This record gives sequence, C-alpha cells and structure tokens, in this order.
Amino acid sequence: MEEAVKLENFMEWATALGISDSPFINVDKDELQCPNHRQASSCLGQTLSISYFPNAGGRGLCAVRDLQKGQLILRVPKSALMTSQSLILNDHRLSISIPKFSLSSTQILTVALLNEVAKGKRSWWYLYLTQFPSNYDILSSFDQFEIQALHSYVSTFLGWDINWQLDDATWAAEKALEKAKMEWESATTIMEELMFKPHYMSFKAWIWASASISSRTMHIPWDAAGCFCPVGDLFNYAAPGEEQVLYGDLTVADTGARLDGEQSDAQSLRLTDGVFEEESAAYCFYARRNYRKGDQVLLSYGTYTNLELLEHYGFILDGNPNDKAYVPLPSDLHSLCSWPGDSLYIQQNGKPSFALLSAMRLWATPTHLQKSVRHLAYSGSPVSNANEIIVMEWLAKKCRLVLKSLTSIKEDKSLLSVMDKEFESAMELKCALLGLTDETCAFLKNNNLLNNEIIDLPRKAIRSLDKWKLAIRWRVKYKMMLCDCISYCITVINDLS
Ligand SMILES: C[S@@+](CC[C@H](N)C(=O)[O-])C[C@H]1O[C@@H](n2cnc3c(N)ncnc32)[C@H](O)[C@@H]1O
Repeated sequence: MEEAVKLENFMEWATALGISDSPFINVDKDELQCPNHRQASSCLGQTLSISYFPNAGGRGLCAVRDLQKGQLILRVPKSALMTSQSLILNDHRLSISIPKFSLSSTQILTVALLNEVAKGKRSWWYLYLTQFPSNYDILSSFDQFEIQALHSYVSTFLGWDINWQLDDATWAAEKALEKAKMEWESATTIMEELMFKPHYMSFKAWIWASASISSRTMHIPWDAAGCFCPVGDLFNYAAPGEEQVLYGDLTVADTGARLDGEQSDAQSLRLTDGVFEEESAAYCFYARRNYRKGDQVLLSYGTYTNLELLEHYGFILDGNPNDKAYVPLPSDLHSLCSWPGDSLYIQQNGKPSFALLSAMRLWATPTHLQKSVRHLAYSGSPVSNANEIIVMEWLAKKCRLVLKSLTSIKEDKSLLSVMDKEFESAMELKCALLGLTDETCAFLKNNNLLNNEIIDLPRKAIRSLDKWKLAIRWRVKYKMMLCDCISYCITVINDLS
C-alpha cells in the first residue's frame, strides 16, 4: 500500500474513533453522541493539518489558522489510546502470560506492541501501526562504529590507544545498548511462551519496539510506560523556552515514557503542552504559544540535552538551549563541593554552569583560605580577580586540550557536506568517501563497501550513514560549546586584566 493511501486510511480510522482538532471539541461528551451533532469528515483540518517539515522533524502538524497560546488544538479520546492495558484486554493469550512474568512496565508494553504488530492486518490497531517509522536512530540502535563517531578522537580510527576517560557520549550509548539487551534477554521467555516468530523475537525487533515507545509515547498517570496517542504523536519537538505553558493543577503530561523516574518532579511536569484529562477522558493538546497560519505546531517533550534527545528520540536540535558539554575536571574538585557531577558543565552558550563556576572558584583557592571564601563561591560570586583568572585560564586550557584530541569542526563540517549528497549506488558512496579520512575508511569497511562486487547501496549502509551523520552533527555541537567557552574565558580574562 502506498504511503499516501495508508495515511488516508489511518485518518479515516482516527476520525471514526473521535479524535478531533475541532475548536468545538470541548463540548460535553453527551452532546457528541447527539444525532444532530455534525460528524466531522476528517479528524484534522479545522485547526491542524499534516505537513512535511524537512528541517524540523519531517512529518508534523501545521496550523491551518492563527492559533492563540493555551488554545485546545487536539483531543484524543481515551478509547483511542494504545496502552499495555488496552492491548492485553483484547488478547487472551497475552492476558494469561503477562502476569506470570516479572517484567517492567516498559517491557510489558514492548512485548504487547510486538505481539500486536505480528498480527498484521488482523490487528485492530493495524492502520495506526502502519504510521510507525520502520526504523529509528536512537542511541541504543548505534553500532560500535557509530558510537565511536560521537567522539572522533584524532587517533581513534588509527586504532591507537588513547589514554583518556571514556567520554560521556560513548558511555551513554553503550549503557543504552546494554540496557536494551538486558531487557530483551529477560523478556525472551515470555516471547517464547507467546510463540513469537523468530523475526519478532529478534533484538532488532526489540530495539524497534522500544524505540517506538521511547520516542512516541505520552505520559499517562496509570502506566509508567505511557501510551501511544494516535495523531497526537505527530507533533514534532521544540525545546521548552520562555513560552512554557503552566498547567498548575492538571494531570501530568509529557511525550515519552521517561517521566516515570528522574523527570517526574513538579518542575518538569510544568513543561508540558499535552495532558491526559481525567474529566474529559481524553488526551488534550494545547498551543504552547501563538502560531500563525502555516507554522509548524510543536510540542515540548521535556527538557533535554542533545545527547538525551539522541538517546530517547534519535535526533538533535541545531539550537538547543538546554544542551550541555562536559569536560574532564580536576580529580580533587568533587571532594571540595557538594555539587552533583552532572551539574558541572559548560552551557550551550559557552558559559560555565553556576555549579561549575562555584566549584572551580573554590578549587582555585589555596586550601587554607577555602573555608573563608566558601560562602562567596556558593552564592555564585567571584572570589577575587586573581582567582577568576586562574579559573578561566584553567577552563580555556582544558577546552583547548580536549579539542586538540578531536577532529576539527572544519573537518567535521566538510565531511558532513560530502555526506549530504544523494548517493545512488555503493560505488558513488565509496568514491566520495574513500581515502578522505581514517574515519571514512572505517565506515566503508564497517559496511562492507570496500567490496567491489556490491553495486546497490545496502539499506543497512544507508541507515548507518544517517546515524553517522547524527553522531558528527552531535560532536560538532559539542566542540562549538567548547570553542564558545574558550571565547567566554578569554573575554573574562581580558576584562579583569
Ligand atoms: C512523536 S514523533 C513526531 C512525529 C514524527 N515526525 C512522525 O512523522 O511520526 C517523534 C519523532 O519525530 C522526530 N522529531 C520530532 N521533533 C523533531 C525535531 N525538532 N527535529 C528533528 N526530528 C524531530 C524524531 O524522529 C522523533 O523521534
């Protein structure tokens, strides 16, 4: 079935379920049942339409008229939400098996999703499931080459031993992969009991299902794994900024199942513009700011760094106000202050975070004076001009050192421009990349493209190219933060000297 036909069928299905962007959707439920109530011909068209935004998430939702901040723009009834509960209730075998195993809520939804997908056209959710991407670029789907590309040490692709700590990004990617493997392994027994075909039992299928959950679910109060919200999951992401909509007393909401633990504090719950409303038994979406007709309408899934966006959603933002860069810090710094390690970072604009500045100022103070200046450092004030200069010089030097061990921004950008071309064949890609850098050769080798017999570009290589590009774009952003930090430090030093 062609994509356009699939989408059309899905929209008809969604309309029949009562999903609606009508400005009158707030009417009483009984009124909606009333025979005189006009039946909408499509669930979209009065407020939103599906459109394509090549540089901002691909398929997304567009305002078909001017919208005011706080306006209700989409309503998805509870009965249209695909949850573990709804999947299990409609599947006798699943309902017998699930209680027998000790699985996390996300594992349950993963198994239930794969079980549903395996039904193909027999699934009640089939038309919705056809709208899921066939693959994802989240970190747990990165292979070793793609993980390594996040931090292209000058020497990495030469196979030299680099005596530097495993960096943050590599660690996050390896941890994500390991976690996915563990969750998959511990769910194999139930998948065997459910007699999954080998295809649906595979780790690849597991990654697909868990990536679907990670990037497409919305928070619901009754299941930490969240729910799939047809049509509501077509909103692309914008980082929360000044236009945050505060819904003081409404039930929590956020796209993504990560609100279960670390994100579930009051602060993050306020950064939302989609919410499950118990009283109307529906997921409701509100405009987070004013939009003009034709604008893409965006949703804030939460506050994420680019690495976190990559981990959970498989993309990064070019201008992410919440991005952070970490550099190795003096080993004795942590014992001097109580700031958690993850609060010691360089901000997207290159300025050191409050905690990093405060900890560094203390660290740069002679031991016998530290007690007397602690209050100054902890309140965010400079300790002295001389101290400030030591801190700035140290930070600038560290950033330069880190940058020196990595490929340059210029090299990365020129590599990106080569990769941005449309490659028709394996030979074309090989010609473009062969002999450019050690990294490009490693890519060709990793994808078996050095073999002259391969004519067509394998799908795996195309997907790997996409993930490699993401990794390079991520590392460029990282290095730019370090460059901006150096400029910031130089300015401060010059001002104080
Ligand atoms: C909830 S879906 C949004 C709809 C999605 N574009 C679609 O066609 O189904 C989330 C996914 O959309 C993409 N996405 C959302 N916002 C994006 C953005 N600002 N830039 C790039 N990709 C984005 C990412 O692939 C993400 O995992």
